[in-house]
Amino acid sequence: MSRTMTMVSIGTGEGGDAKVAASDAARTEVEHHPPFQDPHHPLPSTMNPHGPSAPTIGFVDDNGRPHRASIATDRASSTSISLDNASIQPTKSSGDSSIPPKVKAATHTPPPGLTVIPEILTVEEEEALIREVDARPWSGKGAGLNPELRRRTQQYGYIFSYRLRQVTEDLGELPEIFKPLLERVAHLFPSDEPPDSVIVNEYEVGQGIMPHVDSLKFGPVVISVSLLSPCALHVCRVRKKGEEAESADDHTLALHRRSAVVLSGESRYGYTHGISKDEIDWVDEERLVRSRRISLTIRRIQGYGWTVE
Ligand SMILES: O=C(O)CCC(=O)C(=O)O
Ligand SMILES: [Fe+2]
Repeated sequence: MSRTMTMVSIGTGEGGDAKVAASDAARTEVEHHPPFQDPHHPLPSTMNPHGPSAPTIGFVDDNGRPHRASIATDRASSTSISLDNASIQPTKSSGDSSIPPKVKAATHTPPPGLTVIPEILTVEEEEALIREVDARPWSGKGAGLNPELRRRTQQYGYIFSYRLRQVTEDLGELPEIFKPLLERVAHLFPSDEPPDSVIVNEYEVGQGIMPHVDSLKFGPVVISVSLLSPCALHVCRVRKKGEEAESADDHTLALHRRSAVVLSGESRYGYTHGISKDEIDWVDEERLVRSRRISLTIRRIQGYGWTVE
């Protein structure tokens, strides 16, 4: 089997742009942050760098191919990743995009703690949000904050630096435009920890986000709202090194425009989530054709990695 060059994103990957080039022959050093241990939401041992054995993660490479990476957490300051390409299976078997590709078995039921809420926004609300965000300045692609990002983003509530992998600025109250949506999802957060951060991500056709677990600097609930385009979300259980893959570990879920995906509990901490760069996704027999997609990532920062004095 030929050895592919692969981009890996891990750990804080809320951007998925903090990539590390790796070949499967190499062990690659990536930045590691000690996890915040929330007593109410303890990390599973597979995510705990102090735990007994190393986890593996599943991720999709630039060609949309699924891979496994095993993570050795044998140093305090960094996490080593070695790629195990033995389990590579192409997601596409033919050039005809109207025919579902042969894919590695993935279930289409959500993992524990993950909920998809359809139509969380009306068509008019979606339109208004797009108009509003498009009238505001974008960062990324060489501009603004986080210029290193390949996709464009906007940040509200707090600035999270993808390079430093930490919150660098408190921007104050969230803009009015998000308020109706935030009120609608507030009950999904702990009552004393309402969401205080929104990141707007723009994906052009051909862009995705590497499989990652959101930074532990965010709280126990992560919500992503899809605007304009559907896509498939790949959710993979983080496995201990050597642990056998089980068919129930990999989940591929359809995210339709105006829907929200809620990651909490196990799916928040014990699973990676990512979006391939494919232009067409298949979820079961459903064909999802991508166009420009905007997502709103809604989270809580205060009290986790960042406390306002
Ligand atoms: O675009 C999405 O739905 C996912 C975004 C995401 O995973 C993140 O911002 O951490
Ligand atoms: Fe994420």
